[in-house]
Amino acid sequence: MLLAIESVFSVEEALEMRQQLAQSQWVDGKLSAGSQAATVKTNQHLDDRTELAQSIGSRILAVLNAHPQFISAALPNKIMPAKFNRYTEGGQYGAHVDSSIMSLPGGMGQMRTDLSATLFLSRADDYDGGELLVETQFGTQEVKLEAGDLVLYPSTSLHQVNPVLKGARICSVFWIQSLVRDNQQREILYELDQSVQTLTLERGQGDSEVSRLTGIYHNLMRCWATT
Ligand SMILES: O=C(O)CCC(=O)C(=O)O
Ligand SMILES: [Fe+2]
Repeated sequence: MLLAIESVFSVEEALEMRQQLAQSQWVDGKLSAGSQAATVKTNQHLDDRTELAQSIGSRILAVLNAHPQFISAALPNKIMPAKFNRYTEGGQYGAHVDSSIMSLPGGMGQMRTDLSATLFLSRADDYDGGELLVETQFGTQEVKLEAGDLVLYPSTSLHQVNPVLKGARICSVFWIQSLVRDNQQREILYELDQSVQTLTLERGQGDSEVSRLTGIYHNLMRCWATT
């Protein structure tokens, strides 16, 4: 499932973060890529250890950890602190699959990447090109979202960022190890949870069918989740 979540931040909030990031020290993106990805990457990234990267990264993760749709879709167990990419004229990221295992900073161990996410921090009409292309079972999906919107897709997907022809594309990227590793099982849980949420609003929490479906959701989670 490729899922766009709109307005995780307002356009104004996203542009404020973009503005702060624009003034920081950007370095060659090849330094953060695995050996295969390094051959296809011509973007820049922000040194994760800077105070600004850490404070904006924490702000993003705090909002996501309290975002019902993100939680429902990703079922996060571990989240890699946000990284920041900048693509200026000619910058691109050729076709690659993200590394399967990543090291968490500060000696916090390793994580498996189940989901990849891009949070757009530039306005869509601030740059030409720069579409994120994700190969899915239904063909290649092209994603170019407004500042503050987020896209979530399986880390198993081959993906690329088209060359930016004009302007600058700044975004935050991060990875999630999900409680439910299997993409199909996670999608079923997401669909069920969305229905339960809608029915709860219509019928109230005390409704017996809502209670039964909520029970089914949790029992499926018990079957499929690993912590
Ligand atoms: O810039 C993006 O939207 C995706 C970047 C990406 O694929 C990566 O950093 O691995
Ligand atoms: Fe990637």
